[in-house]
Amino acid sequence: MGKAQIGVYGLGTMGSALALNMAEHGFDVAVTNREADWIAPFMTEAGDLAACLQSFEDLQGFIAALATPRIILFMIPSGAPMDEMLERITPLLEPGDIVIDGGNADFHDTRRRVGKLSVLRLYYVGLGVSGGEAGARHGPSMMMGGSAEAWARIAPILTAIAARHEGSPCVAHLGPDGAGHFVKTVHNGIEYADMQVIAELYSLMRNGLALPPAEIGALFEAWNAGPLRSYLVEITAKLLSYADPETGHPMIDVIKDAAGQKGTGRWSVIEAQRMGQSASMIEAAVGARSWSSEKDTRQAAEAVLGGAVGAVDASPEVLAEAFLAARILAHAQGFRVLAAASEEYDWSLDFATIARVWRAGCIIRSALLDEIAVACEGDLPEGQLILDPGLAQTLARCVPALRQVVCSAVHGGHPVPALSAGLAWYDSMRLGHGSANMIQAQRDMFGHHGFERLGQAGRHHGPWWD
Ligand SMILES: NC(=O)C1=CN([C@@H]2O[C@H](COP(=O)(O)OP(=O)(O)OC[C@H]3O[C@@H](n4cnc5c(N)ncnc54)[C@H](OP(=O)(O)O)[C@@H]3O)[C@@H](O)[C@H]2O)C=CC1
Ligand SMILES: O=C(CO)[C@H](O)[C@H](O)COP(=O)(O)O
Repeated sequence: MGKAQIGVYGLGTMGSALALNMAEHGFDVAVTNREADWIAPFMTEAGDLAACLQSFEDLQGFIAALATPRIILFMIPSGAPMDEMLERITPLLEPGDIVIDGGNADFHDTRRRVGKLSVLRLYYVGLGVSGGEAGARHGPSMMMGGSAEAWARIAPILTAIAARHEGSPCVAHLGPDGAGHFVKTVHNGIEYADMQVIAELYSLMRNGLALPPAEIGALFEAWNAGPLRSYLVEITAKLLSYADPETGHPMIDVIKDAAGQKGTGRWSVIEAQRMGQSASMIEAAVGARSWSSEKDTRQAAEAVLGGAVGAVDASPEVLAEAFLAARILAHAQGFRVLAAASEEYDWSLDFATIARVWRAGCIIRSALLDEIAVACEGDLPEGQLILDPGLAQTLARCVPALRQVVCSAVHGGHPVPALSAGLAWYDSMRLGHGSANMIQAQRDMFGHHGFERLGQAGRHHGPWWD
């Protein structure tokens, strides 16, 4: 075998699946891993594809096996491990080589690393990869941030291995430096919000309508055949059909109600706030995961405060409409954050391209993204999806259901942080005149901060200062 066209460093869940995907598409791939023990089992698992794979236990051998200028994809944790690997690998590289970070990286790190490597005339690419193990193996959605030169060189490989939506590859060059990792971060933020909405609807059906898991699963399955079609709805329907092999109980009932989180949801919220935005549904989802992890406190509080919940007055049809409204609002908040970042970092993000890249391969793929891709082709002031006539019409139809579900849930004592945050945002945004005049009056009265007057230029103070 000659020199490899690409090297993959990191043979964990994602790296091994991507390496096999590349080999399956006929690329010669060199692979290596920090712990050498993983390499032989990986080569065995590769079967016939091993013919396209060269494995190395040492970094020097791995680098020497690559055709120059080199392309190296890292699939490892993106914080300190990535910085450590860059320290080790850059002395072995030559100008023109490309280092791709395919992990879930903080885009600030990506921007810093692009600058650092450019001094050495190396290209650094921040590549958002979504789709989990199955996506990586058979077609992920990929969001590339970096230079046009680097994109031109890696595009043939990424395009070949990407998921396809009606024939179109779900990969694109979205902008310079951290743009790809930022878009992936917001993707995950929307993922958090959609998952939280699903969890809230599940809980309302379970505890407010007294439906058993299998029936709820059947409803999700039916929803997956209509406008709510999505990967997350599909897997929710599936997982609800499983029983625990140990106890025979529904599998969902033996899983501890304490959610993990690795950071991308939190980063979405932090970045939104830094830019003066509030993606309140993502915030609600991140917060709900944090509250969920306080299981001991919740159990103690239930004994003190009482944990009874009432019946919910909402049919499955109403819940489905509420879900669609909430899903649109979560995406609208995510796209607004993307628009703010595009402006802040001068990325010129193309929202239609982003929506198209998310239509297949990634965790948030859904029927709604088809509609959003079309909406983004039109005129969307500040990336506000709620101003798209088609989506606004769907919201007008479905928000009454969301209102009914939130009211009934609140009345019955059911926590619905994401659904209620979405509704509050919708209600705030549809009012041309809100309540912030009161905030401004208070700020001026206690701190002489001044305010703008309706219809008059300049800064004003209230008569309380006369
Ligand atoms: N799992 C998923 O669904 C997705 C994950 N990602 C991202 O992809 C990246 C990899 O994730 P995933 O494959 O799931 O993780 P795994 O835990 O399965 O694999 C981690 C890999 O990183 C290597 N690694 C860990 N620490 C270091 C280090 N300090 N130096 C060098 N190598 C190291 C591991 O090597 P060793 O075997 O020696 O421990 C292993 O190869 C992460 O950034 C993750 O956020 C992105 C999209 C989806
Ligand atoms: O990037 C992903 C999917 O798009 C990963 O699955 C990610 O790890 C999920 O985030 P978390 O572990 O915080 O729930």
